[in-house]
Amino acid sequence: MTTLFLTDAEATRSLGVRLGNCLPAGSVILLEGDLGAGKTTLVQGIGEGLGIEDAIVSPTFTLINEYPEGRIPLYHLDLYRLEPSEVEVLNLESYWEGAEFPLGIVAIEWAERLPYKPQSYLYLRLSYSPESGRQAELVSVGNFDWGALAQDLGQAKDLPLQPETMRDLEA
Ligand SMILES: Nc1ncnc2c1ncn2[C@@H]1O[C@H](COP(=O)(O)OP(=O)(O)OP(=O)(O)O)[C@@H](O)[C@H]1O
Ligand SMILES: [Mg+2]
Repeated sequence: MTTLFLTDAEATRSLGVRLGNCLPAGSVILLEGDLGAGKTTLVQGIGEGLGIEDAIVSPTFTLINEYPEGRIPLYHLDLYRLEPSEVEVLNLESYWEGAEFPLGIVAIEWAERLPYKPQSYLYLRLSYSPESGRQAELVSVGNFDWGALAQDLGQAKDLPLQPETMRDLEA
């Protein structure tokens, strides 16, 4: 697990930019974190990293926003208003299987509402505590391909990384 300290909204966005720059097509990012934790801010950064110029707005009512015009497509989902049984019938796997839609980055807010998960994904939890402030925890599950991301995060100067985080990334 990798923990990053996100001192302000710009740090959250900047982490997203790095994900958008580095991740290969077929990446799924499952985002968890309380209301207002910064999930949409992070996805806005992903859009910027992919070179998407359209404004990335929260798909709370539309469920899925598709942005095809960047380096690879971005599929942004928000499951906040749904029960797992409602999510089940949406066939979300069509976004990461690559048959119906071209593979890109799938970013899912409120991913804890998913009744099923892809085989490989990046689990990214945003949290806040009064002692340590805002944090991002990143965990790769299955054969998640970090691409150039681990190295890139290790070199990030504008993210306030703790030494133990650097070691995690190099390991
Ligand atoms: N690291 C941070 N430090 C301080 N403020 C932040 C940070 N990251 C994001 N914010 C701010 O927190 C607010 C909520 O962010 P955002 O809408 O991205 O959260 P969210 O997790 O998507 O919320 P929701 O659960 O409602 O979808 C925004 O004003 C954003 O600028
Ligand atoms: Mg949001």
